[in-house]
Amino acid sequence: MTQDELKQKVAQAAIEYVVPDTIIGVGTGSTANFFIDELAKIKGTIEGAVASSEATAERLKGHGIPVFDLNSVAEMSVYIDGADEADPGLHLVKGGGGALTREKIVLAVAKQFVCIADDSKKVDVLGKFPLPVEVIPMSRSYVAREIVKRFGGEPVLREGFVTDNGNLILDIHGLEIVDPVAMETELNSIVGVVTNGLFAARKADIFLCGTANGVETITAE
Ligand SMILES: O=C[C@H](O)[C@H](O)[C@H](O)COP(=O)(O)O
Repeated sequence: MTQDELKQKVAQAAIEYVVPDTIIGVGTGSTANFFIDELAKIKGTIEGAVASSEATAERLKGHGIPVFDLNSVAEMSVYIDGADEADPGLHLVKGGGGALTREKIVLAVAKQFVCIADDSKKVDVLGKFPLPVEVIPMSRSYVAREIVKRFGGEPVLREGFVTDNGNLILDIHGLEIVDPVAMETELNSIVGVVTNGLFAARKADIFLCGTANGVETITAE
């Protein structure tokens, strides 16, 4: 099976977690796009969705799915999104597409987090995928120096990329993230950091992992 076929399988499996008559949170990226296309088939059963990026909002609207402003939504039943890496505790690295901050905000309002990804995203220890950090533009050099001082690794500016919030991304290469919760907290304490791509303090509740043998439903170890 191709990677896209695996993504489609997990997107289909995620439909089971969509709670009828509620508003749901929708992530960003190629796997989330497959999910949006599946969601379109049952759009009449939900009230609507909150999008974690402009791209996702456009795709949802393109399918005629009502998109709500998060400020008018107090509660979401579920947040469904992909990931760049998932460890056995279901801590994630996200933000390969640069949507990490809005993803984290939308997730914060949702009751349950269902992560969907193909099995190439499963790792024992996070950090092989460069960890994205969204920074206020004027702080980028300072934040990069602080990262090297505190954690090592090599922060690299994502060239030519601006987030939906008008900020920049530093991708930290060469980290071995043994304590994801501690690193998430400490990175966020650096002045100028908006947020980082570790979803550890709030992690996935369920990981629907696409494998050649079917969709595996994983809960945290
Ligand atoms: O900013 C992007 C998101 O965090 C995505 O969920 C993540 O990069 C995974 O994307 P994909 O499903 O395209 O591999």
